[in-house]
Amino acid sequence: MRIVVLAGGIGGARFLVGVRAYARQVGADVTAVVNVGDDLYLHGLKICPDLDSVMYTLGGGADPERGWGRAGESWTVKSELAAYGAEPTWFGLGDKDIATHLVRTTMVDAGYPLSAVTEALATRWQPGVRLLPATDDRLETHAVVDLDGGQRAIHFQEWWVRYRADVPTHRFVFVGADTAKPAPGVLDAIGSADVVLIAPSNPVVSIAPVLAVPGLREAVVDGPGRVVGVSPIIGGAPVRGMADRCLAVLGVECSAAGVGGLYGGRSSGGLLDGWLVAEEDQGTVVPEVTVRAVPLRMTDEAATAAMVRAAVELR
Ligand SMILES: O=c1nc2n(C[C@H](O)[C@H](O)[C@H](O)CO)c3cc(O)ccc3cc-2c(=O)[nH]1
Repeated sequence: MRIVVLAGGIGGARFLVGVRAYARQVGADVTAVVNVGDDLYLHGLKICPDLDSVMYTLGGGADPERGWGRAGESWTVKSELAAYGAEPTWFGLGDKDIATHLVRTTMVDAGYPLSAVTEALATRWQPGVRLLPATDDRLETHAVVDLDGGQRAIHFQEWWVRYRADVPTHRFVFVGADTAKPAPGVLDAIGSADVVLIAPSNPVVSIAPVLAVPGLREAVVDGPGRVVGVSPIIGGAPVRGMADRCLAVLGVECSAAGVGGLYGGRSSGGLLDGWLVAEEDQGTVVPEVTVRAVPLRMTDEAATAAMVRAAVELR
């Protein structure tokens, strides 16, 4: 069996731990297509938060409390940068994490595409799934906000980390999406998938930028695999993160039904054949989509693998 997972953020990383466990049980092959909209250049370094969250989490090196960055991290470079007054001070890079960004940036500057760099970094972490960026091209999520008396577009990380999504926001723009191409391997993986899982990631700023890569959404919708999404919203609240604030920008209700409706039914121009929701959301209806309610908390690997099994077997 071939499984493709569209993923981003910490929810995506934790879900993939369960996908990998399920895949080992049934002998499946897994490709994760990961959001790059959060990526940024800082202090001359190329930082890929979602690829790194997935890589570190699957590789056993992620900080379990923060969810991002490395376990056992130290912050010497961060405090040295602060001593120079180097901006921005609202985004911190740990010392161990910086080594990843140095290797990545050196390879990108030498001309390697992000997909090849990601594969090289993953040889250290052995994530057990194939990690692909959605695109090798620069695609950045920006938020159009009211700031300092005017309307401005700011990078997603500034919106998320600096302003904690608490600034009047009009819309999100995926800069570069028009001309981005799916990374090598992405369309082939989707085109031969038995099932495409949409991780319980933020639908607005993790999954939407993946689907914004021209040809990617079409490959999923027209592909051979069943498309099953897992709700990131339980009982009307995000499991973690700020999906509620992101959904509000789009005017979408923060509920399992709201997000299911945002993705839409595949037979009516949307994405989904199936939608897995939490037991708390039993009774959720998404037109023309098969909805099932199961325990949906990713408390440990076994619980997450059971969710994945339910998603794969959803008919
Ligand atoms: O809240 C924060 N999140 C930080 N994050 C997490 C990141 O902003 C978001 O959680 C993701 O982009 C959303 O998926 C980092 C992730 C990295 O890979 C590298 C550095 C950071 C730094 C911060 C930070 O200073 N504050």
